Amino acid sequence: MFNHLQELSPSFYHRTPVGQIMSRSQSDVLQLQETFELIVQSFSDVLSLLGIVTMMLIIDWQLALICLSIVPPLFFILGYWQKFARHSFMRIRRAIAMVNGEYNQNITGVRVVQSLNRQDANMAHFDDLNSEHLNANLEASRFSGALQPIVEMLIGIAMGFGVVFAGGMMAKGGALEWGVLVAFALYIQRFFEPIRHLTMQYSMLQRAMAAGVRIFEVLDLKPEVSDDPDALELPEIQGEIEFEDVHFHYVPGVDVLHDVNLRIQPGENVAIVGSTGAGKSTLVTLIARFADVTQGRIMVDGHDIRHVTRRSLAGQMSMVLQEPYLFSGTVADNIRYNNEDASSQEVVDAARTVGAHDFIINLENGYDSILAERGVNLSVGQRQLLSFARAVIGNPRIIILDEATANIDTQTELLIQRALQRVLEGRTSIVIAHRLSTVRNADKIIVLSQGRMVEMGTHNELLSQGGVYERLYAVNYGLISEPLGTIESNGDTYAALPDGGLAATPADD
Ligand SMILES: Nc1ncnc2c1ncn2[C@@H]1O[C@H](COP(=O)(O)OP(=O)(O)OP(=O)(O)O)[C@@H](O)[C@H]1O
Repeated sequence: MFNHLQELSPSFYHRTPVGQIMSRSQSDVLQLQETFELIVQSFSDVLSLLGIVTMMLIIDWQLALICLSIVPPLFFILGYWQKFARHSFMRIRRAIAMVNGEYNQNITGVRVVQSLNRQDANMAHFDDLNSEHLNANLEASRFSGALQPIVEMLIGIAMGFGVVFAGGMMAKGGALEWGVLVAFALYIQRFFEPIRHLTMQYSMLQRAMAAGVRIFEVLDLKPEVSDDPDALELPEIQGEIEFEDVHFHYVPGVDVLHDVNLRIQPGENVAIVGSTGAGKSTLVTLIARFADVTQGRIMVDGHDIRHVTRRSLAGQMSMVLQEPYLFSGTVADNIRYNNEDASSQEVVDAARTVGAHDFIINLENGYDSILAERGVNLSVGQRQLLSFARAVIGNPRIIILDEATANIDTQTELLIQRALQRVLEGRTSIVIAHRLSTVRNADKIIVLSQGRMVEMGTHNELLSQGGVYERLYAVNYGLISEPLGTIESNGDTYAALPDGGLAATPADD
């Protein structure tokens, strides 16, 4: 399950809350585990049942058949019961997943919960989910509870009608010895013991099956991006990236990227700018093949990235996300995350390269300091420096970076700027740029607006064009307060939006 979850595409995680995934991985797996215990227990019950039936048939087959005539109705009732009970057991699994999902969400976001004073509202919602869980359990208990009396009733009929009445009549008529009848009564009591057990286990098995169904629902999911059967290993690359007529959508019919054509030379530093929702993150995640283009192709050093293995592609690029995720463990472990074989010296070198060494040695235990989950015991800037070190230790040819927009102090900003220059040096880099200096220093700036590349050039070229970039630049860096009217770009006129973006299509008038 863990292995499979690690392979699934980001889109699965976009639509499935973490708590619900955890619920399937833990609570459902635990429930399924009972199946295996049940199988072992059932084995001895089935064996004794077979032994007893054989003995009964040997002693008196006619009386044995009369007593066993309750078995077909028992199966019929179990089949009928199972239809309803299963629905009820599934309801429990879904309800507990909702409870776990809500629980996880509120604990992870506890700071926001407290700052927005949502505790009471959240508790009320959590109560509702718990009530649903309780009701689902009550319903399932009623089903399980109903089964036992039904079985007991059938046993009573077999004892009363089979042994006492039919057996008594046979003994009275001399067709059966009284001693055999007594032996039969004892066997039949032992015969029903495993039947009782098996029906109870059947009920538990049904619960476990409901959990099993949910586990296989996940295991059966195919990663949206998987290696082509003939995929090649990507040889060592120079770092050239080419987008050819690339279109992409998350939801069919709603293109997020339209007709992107772009060539990035090895070693080139490219900045992507554009208003929020323009498609910047989408564009860069396509290079790392988190999803496949819906039209066109992306080439790295002339290889269509769909025809090479994901591991060989990912092994030659690093991605630094806007909110770097650090893992619990030591500082060194986190830097080594991209290259577990890296020596201590290489870890220090990587940290020096990005300018993280100084703050690390000032931590209580230097490189052996333990980080909390997500690195929350470090400042945002420090976390980012560590994520840079983690990226460069693998010595990737391509580096993709989503610059943090978080408010960091000028000192840290300077530190990060310097680190950034060293990180990008000599590699092909694509930076979703928010900082002035990154944009200015880039070899090429790409302006995205509503999924279209509307401009491309250096800072000075784009400024002198007086188009979208100039406007965006002025708005983003406070040179003007509000864009107005329309903007000319590549011969088209676009309506300028209040957030600094542009309308998707050229304005008619
Ligand atoms: N998983 C998703 N499912 C559906 N639509 C998505 C998904 N992720 C992004 N989008 C949509 O795709 C468009 C582009 O999003 P993207 O994150 O690439 O923008 P962006 O330019 O990086 O924005 P920002 O600067 O705010 O991070 C947006 O309209 C967004 O709503």
